[in-house]
Amino acid sequence: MGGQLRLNLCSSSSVATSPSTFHNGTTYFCRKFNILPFRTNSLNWVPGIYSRIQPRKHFEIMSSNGFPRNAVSLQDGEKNVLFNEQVPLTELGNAENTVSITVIGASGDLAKKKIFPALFALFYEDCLPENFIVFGYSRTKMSDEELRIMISRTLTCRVDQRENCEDKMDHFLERCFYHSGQYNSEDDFAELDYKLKEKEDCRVSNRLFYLSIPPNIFVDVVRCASLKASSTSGWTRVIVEKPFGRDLESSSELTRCLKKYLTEEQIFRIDHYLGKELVENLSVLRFSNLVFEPLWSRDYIRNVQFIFSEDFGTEGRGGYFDNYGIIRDIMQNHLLQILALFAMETPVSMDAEDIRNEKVKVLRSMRPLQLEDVVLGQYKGHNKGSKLYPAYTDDPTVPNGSITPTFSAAALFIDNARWDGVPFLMKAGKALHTKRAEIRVQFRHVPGNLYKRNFGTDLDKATNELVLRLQPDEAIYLKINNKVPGLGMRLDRSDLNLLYKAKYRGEIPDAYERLLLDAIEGERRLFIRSDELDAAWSLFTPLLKELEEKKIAPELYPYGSRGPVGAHYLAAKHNVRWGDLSGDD
Ligand SMILES: NC(=O)C1=CN([C@@H]2O[C@H](COP(=O)(O)OP(=O)(O)OC[C@H]3O[C@@H](n4cnc5c(N)ncnc54)[C@H](OP(=O)(O)O)[C@@H]3O)[C@@H](O)[C@H]2O)C=CC1
Ligand SMILES: O=C1O[C@H](COP(=O)(O)O)[C@@H](O)[C@H](O)[C@H]1O
Repeated sequence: MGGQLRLNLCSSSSVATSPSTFHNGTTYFCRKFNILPFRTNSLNWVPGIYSRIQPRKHFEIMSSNGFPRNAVSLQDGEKNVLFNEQVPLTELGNAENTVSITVIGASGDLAKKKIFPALFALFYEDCLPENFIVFGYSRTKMSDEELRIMISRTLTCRVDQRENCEDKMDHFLERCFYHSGQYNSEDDFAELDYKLKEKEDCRVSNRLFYLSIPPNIFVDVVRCASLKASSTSGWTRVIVEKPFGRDLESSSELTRCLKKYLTEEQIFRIDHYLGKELVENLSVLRFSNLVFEPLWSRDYIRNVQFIFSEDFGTEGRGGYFDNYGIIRDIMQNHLLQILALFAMETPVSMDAEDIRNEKVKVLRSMRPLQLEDVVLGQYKGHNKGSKLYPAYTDDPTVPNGSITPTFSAAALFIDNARWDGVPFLMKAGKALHTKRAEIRVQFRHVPGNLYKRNFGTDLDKATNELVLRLQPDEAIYLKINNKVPGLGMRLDRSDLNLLYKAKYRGEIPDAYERLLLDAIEGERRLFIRSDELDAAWSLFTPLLKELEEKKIAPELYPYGSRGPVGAHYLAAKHNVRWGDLSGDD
C-alpha cells in the first residue's frame, strides 16, 4: 500500500510553482540541507502572507552542544526500519526535506501543557525547519480545526516578544493537523502515513514521533508507527516519555521490545530535567571556570544535595502516581541524571557519546541504595485558615490505604577516587511548603581558620555553599563569609549572586523546547542511552523491591509542611544539614 500511495501522491504534485514563504523572512541555512519552503497546496496557506516574503538570511543555529546545528543529522546513518537500509547521504543532502512531528496522545495533558506550546515557541523563534508539519494522533475524534482550537488555548507569547505573536500563532496552527486512530492499529497508522505523505509532498521526509501516552501502549505504537508510518526516504526518530519501566527488568524488557522496531539511535528517551537551563549550565560552570573544577572532589566538598519540592499534591495524576511513587517519579530519573552530570569526570568532548560514557561510568561507580539510607513520607490532609488541603489518599484515583511515598530522602555514595565518602543527598516531595528544585554544594571547613571565633560555635554555618537554583527564579549563588563594613571585625554570610532575571533579558526557554529541537537535530546528548538507564535502575531496583516486599509504611507529613522529620535524622546521620532548611537562604 505504501509504495502505491507514494507514487500517486508524488505524481499529483510534481511541479512546484507556488510562491514560497519564510518565517519572519528568515530561513535556516544549514550546511547539509538547503531547506526549502512548503508549497501552498500542501498547507492550504492563507492568501496574503506571501507579501511578507523577504530574502533568506543565512545563519547557523547552534545545537545544545555548542556546535552548529544541522537541521537533521544525516550522518546518523540510521537504519530505516521498513527497508533496513542506510539513507544515502549525498542524495539526502541535496534534496528538499520536511520534518513531520507527530504527537501521539495529542489529546492528553502533557501534549497540551508542554509539547504543542514548545513547538510553537520553537516556531516563534524561527528554530523549526522551513518545511515542518505537526500532526496530533490519539483516539479522541477531532477535526484539524478542533485540534487547532485545542492547541490555541495553550499557546502563549514570550513576554519579551509579543509583536506579531497572533500572526505567528495562526501560521503555526495552519501547519497542525490531526488524525484519530487506535494505538494498536497498523491500518490507522497507514492512514496517518498517507496523510503525512500528502503534506510532505514528495520531499525527503524526516519523521519524529513523540510518545505522549501511558507506557503500556508504547510498544504497540512503536510497532505500528515503524511498520506503517516510518519515513522511507529520511530519518525516523521516536521520543519516549518516562516512565521507562518500573524497575531494571521491566525497563530492559521495554528497551528490548522497542529495539525490535527501532535502533538505539532512533530512540530518544526524554528526561525533561536535562533540558532545564541551569542543568545545561552545570557543565559550563564546571568545565569553563578555573575556580570550580579544582574544588570538585572529596578534598573540598563535604556533601552535595539535590532537592526537588512541589507545593501541590498529585492532583489529577494520582492514578499514574500511585503505581510509581516519588522515588521512580523524580529520584531515579531527574535527580539521578543531574547527579551524574554533576559528578562525572571531564568528558573527552561535548559529543553525546563522550558525555553519556562519563555519566554511565559514574552511575556504575555508585552503591545501590540501602534501606537504612532512605526515608519515606506521604502527605496527609491539613487545615490552614479556612482551607482544607487533601491527603494523598483522599484522591479518588488513589487506592484506599495506599502506602505509596509522596516524599523521599536518600543518601547515595559514589565509590570512586573523586567522591569516596562524600554523601550525595536527594530529597523529593509533593505537597510541601514550597516549589523549588536546586543543587546545593556544601564545602569543607576552612582549615586553621583565622576567623574561627568570629563565627561563634556553629562552624558548619561558616562553610561556603554553592547553590544552583534550577527553578523558580533561576540563580547561581555562592555563600561566602564577609566582613561587615565598619571599624569592627564582624563577619556575616553574604551571597555572590547571579540571579538570571536580573542579569539576562528574555524568557528562559522551557526544557521541552530545547529537547524537541535537539531531537529534530539528531543531537542525543540530553537523552538517556539504554546503558545509562540500566545503570540508573540497578541502583534503585533492589531498594524498591525491598520497600514493596516489606510494605514499608511512609511517615505522614501535613500538606504544605517541610516534610517528615525523618529526613533530618537521615541527614544528621551523615553529618549533613539540609541547606534549604537552614534559614539563611
Ligand atoms: N502530564 C505530565 O505532566 C507528565 C507526563 N509524563 C508522561 O507523559 C506521558 C503522557 O502524559 P499525559 O499526557 O499526562 O497522559 P494522559 O493520561 O493525559 O494520556 C495521554 C493520552 O493518551 C490516551 N490514553 C490515556 N490513557 C490511556 C489508556 N489507558 N489506554 C490508551 N490510551 C490512553 C488519551 O488519549 P485518547 O483517549 O484520545 O486516545 C490521553 O489523552 C505519560 O507517559 C506520562 O507518564 C511525563 C512527565 C510529566
Ligand atoms: O516528571 C515529572 O515532573 C514534574 C515536575 O516537572 P517540572 O518541570 O514542573 O519541575 C512532576 O510534577 C511530575 O510528577 C513528574 O512526573
